[in-house]
Amino acid sequence: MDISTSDMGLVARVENLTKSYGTERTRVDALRGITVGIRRGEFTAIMGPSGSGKSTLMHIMAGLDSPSGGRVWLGDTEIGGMDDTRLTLLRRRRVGFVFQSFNLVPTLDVAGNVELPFELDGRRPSSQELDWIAELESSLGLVDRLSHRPHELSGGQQQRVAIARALATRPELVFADEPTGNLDSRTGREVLALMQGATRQYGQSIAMVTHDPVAASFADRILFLADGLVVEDRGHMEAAEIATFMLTMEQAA
Ligand SMILES: Nc1ncnc2c1ncn2[C@@H]1O[C@H](COP(=O)(O)OP(=O)(O)OP(=O)(O)O)[C@@H](O)[C@H]1O
Repeated sequence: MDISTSDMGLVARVENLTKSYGTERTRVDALRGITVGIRRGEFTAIMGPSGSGKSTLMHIMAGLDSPSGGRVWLGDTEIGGMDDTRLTLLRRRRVGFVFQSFNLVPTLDVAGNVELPFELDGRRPSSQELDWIAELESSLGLVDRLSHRPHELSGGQQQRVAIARALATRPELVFADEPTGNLDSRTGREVLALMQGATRQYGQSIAMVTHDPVAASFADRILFLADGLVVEDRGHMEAAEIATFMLTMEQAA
């Protein structure tokens, strides 16, 4: 019998996960048998050289791409073989996303963007959920921008809206893909501190793909990928230590 993912304190898990692209002659093995769990209530960074499989791993864990082999769970739900309709529903209800390019809806104001996940789910937020949204908007410094459109906001403000939107439904897991890639370093640090705060204050589980040692230094745990495998699983590290480690990995490759 399988041990349930939540019994292990995990919010997501992959087992012997493989992913190959292309046909026999052009085949690329992006993931070559990964077994790893994302722990509940932690901010986990996924790092590794370009092409090591970070985005592929994140996309499969988030139900955006399908595995070639192995098993994938979100919470206690096995999602590896799910059809697109069920995956779409699951993503909508149980996962949040923060992307490098913010991905806000340009025609909606800030309040409309934050409430979009409810709209997409065909319902209005409950009064409890509205209280939560108001708390998020306040702690993310968005209260005096609620009727602004994305183009009227700075990059940092847009990313804060995306974070509020990702947290609004209290998803089991938030996936962040290079969330500070389009921000200057000071604004990037502010955004990372807010994400770290969501984990510390609200117990939000976050998995973040990044190249940036400074971004990864905000995480509680760092998974290092190389050539489609997890090669190191570390706790918190300082940025300089991460940068040195990455350099050693690249030299070894
Ligand atoms: N749709 C695709 N078709 C073919 N090959 C792909 C596809 N997506 C990814 N790959 C290949 O799979 C490997 C892993 O790619 P992936 O994007 O997961 O790496 P990454 O670590 O996220 O890289 P980066 O840091 O550059 O974004 C790479 O060799 C890449 O070229």
